[in-house]
Amino acid sequence: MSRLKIFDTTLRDGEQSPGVNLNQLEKLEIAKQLERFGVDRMEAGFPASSQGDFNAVKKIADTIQHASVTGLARAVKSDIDTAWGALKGAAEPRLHIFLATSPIHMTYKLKQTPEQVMDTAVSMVSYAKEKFPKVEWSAEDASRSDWNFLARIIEKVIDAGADVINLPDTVGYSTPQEYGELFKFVRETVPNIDQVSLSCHCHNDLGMAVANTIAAIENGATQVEGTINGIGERAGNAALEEIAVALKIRSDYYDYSTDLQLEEIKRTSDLVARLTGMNVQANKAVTGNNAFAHESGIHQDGVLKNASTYEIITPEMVGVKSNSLFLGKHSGRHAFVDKVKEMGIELSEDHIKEAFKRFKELTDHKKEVTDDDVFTLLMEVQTDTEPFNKYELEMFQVQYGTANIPTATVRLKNPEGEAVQSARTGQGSVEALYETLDELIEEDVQLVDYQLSSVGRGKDALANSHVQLLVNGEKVNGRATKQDVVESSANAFLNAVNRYIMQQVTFDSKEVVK
Ligand SMILES: CC(=O)SCCNC(=O)CCNC(=O)[C@H](O)C(C)(C)COP(=O)(O)OP(=O)(O)OC[C@H]1O[C@@H](n2cnc3c(N)ncnc32)[C@H](O)[C@@H]1OP(=O)(O)O
Ligand SMILES: CC(C)C(=O)C(=O)O
Ligand SMILES: [Mn+2]
Repeated sequence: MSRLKIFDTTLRDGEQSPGVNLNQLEKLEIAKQLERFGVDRMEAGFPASSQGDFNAVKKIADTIQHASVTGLARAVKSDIDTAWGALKGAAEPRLHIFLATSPIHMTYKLKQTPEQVMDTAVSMVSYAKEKFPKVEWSAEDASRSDWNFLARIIEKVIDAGADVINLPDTVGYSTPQEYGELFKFVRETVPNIDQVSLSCHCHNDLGMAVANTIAAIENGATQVEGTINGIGERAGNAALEEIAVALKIRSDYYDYSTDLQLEEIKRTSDLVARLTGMNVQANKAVTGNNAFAHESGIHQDGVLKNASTYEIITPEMVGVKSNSLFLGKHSGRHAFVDKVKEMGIELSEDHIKEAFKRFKELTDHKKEVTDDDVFTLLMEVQTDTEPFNKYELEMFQVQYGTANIPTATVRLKNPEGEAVQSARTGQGSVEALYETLDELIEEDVQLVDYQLSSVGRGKDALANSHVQLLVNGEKVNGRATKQDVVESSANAFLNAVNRYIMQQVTFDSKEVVK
């Protein structure tokens, strides 16, 4: 049985999903869960793209011990130097350099001849190898490249020191047979190909990312790239959990193994969905809510007689708990801690203590506490209990109705410990409140996104607010759950600003992106 290496790029290509922006804390939470999931390599970001990404990659590189942490770089020296600054502390630092090889990309985007591209690829890989023990080189848009040119450039890049060659189907254009043939061709044509790992990286524009990945594996790929829940640029990347389960369930047909812990799938998928805000569609394979639900009578009859009639994957295999504990007024600390673990979140003893206290307060208002409630509560606790100087809401009042202009009055304690107060108007209650908060907060704040949802039903329902802000040019998310819509909105806004301040205090690296 051949062992495949798993390269997760949720934190880089996954984060390129439109609308997704993870801050440093969120990236670190996901990285720790990816380590538990058992990925061999994780791409933590693109260090040269922003100071925030540099800091996040550095923190992940310094923390993760059981996976090789990598970062992306263009084939330019400054990107490589910056990536080294972020990655040099990793247990096994790795660099991922890409350069496009297709006629379309070389002509219109890079404006370079194939020979120039070849020279750049070779010189940048050998430059990277002066610092990094492991270097992966990607022929961006490989699937639309000339195969003979690909074979020539790959041979030279291997001679320059590359350890992994990746052949991405960058725009999701390939079909399984064609992509498989490309791998077969490269294996048979490039004389030194056996010196390196051969990697596949598929996008889902035509819905074939997982099928293409399997075709590559069958034709000589030894490393598989993908993301959790298949998130990523445009229609996304190949979903790693789908590939892993397909290889396992069809082990009668495929002879490949991975080190992935399949029972961590559900937890990893939920964490990524919650932190990115990209919900998993109900009918998605492996991780969708309906993946194990049987609706029609004939199917239910079959499953009752013998589950294997209609069930090829058991929920337990991917970590879906059939006996998840109901959390409510009468739940104790053990059940609560079990839920926190189930969510893949690591909290200190002090955080757990505070979270449990808040959970109990919540049960006074709400009969059933959902996973989303617990998640929001944990995120709030993480920020509120950290010992850094933050903004605290001391009092607010909003007056609005059909006959007057909505006006908010807010008093905050600022990070210097002073009470500051102001009043502003707006088109609606939340706008008036946010205008006032903006006035009181010293940082430069812009609202990017605001979402309000109700959690629970009827009188019991709580207001769950999720805001995305640009604080001093960096995107941060904030969440809050309160019974009142306006109070919840105010708290989510402050939660985002405080998360920004917290990451400046706890994460900021002295080294900067050049
Ligand atoms: C297929 C993929 O997923 S590739 C990864 C894509 N991810 C991202 O782009 C996210 C992060 N990107 C960023 O933050 C920015 O694009 C940056 C910081 C990297 C660069 O920003 P800018 O300097 O403003 O350049 P911009 O993005 O507008 O243009 C890209 C430039 O890089 C060049 N370039 C593109 N790919 C490469 C490469 N692999 N190697 C070298 N240069 C490249 C382009 O030709 C263009 O150069 P030009 O300015 O001489 O025309
Ligand atoms: C950076 C490269 C590997 C990429 O994401 C792609 O080509 O899709
Ligand atoms: Mn990609």
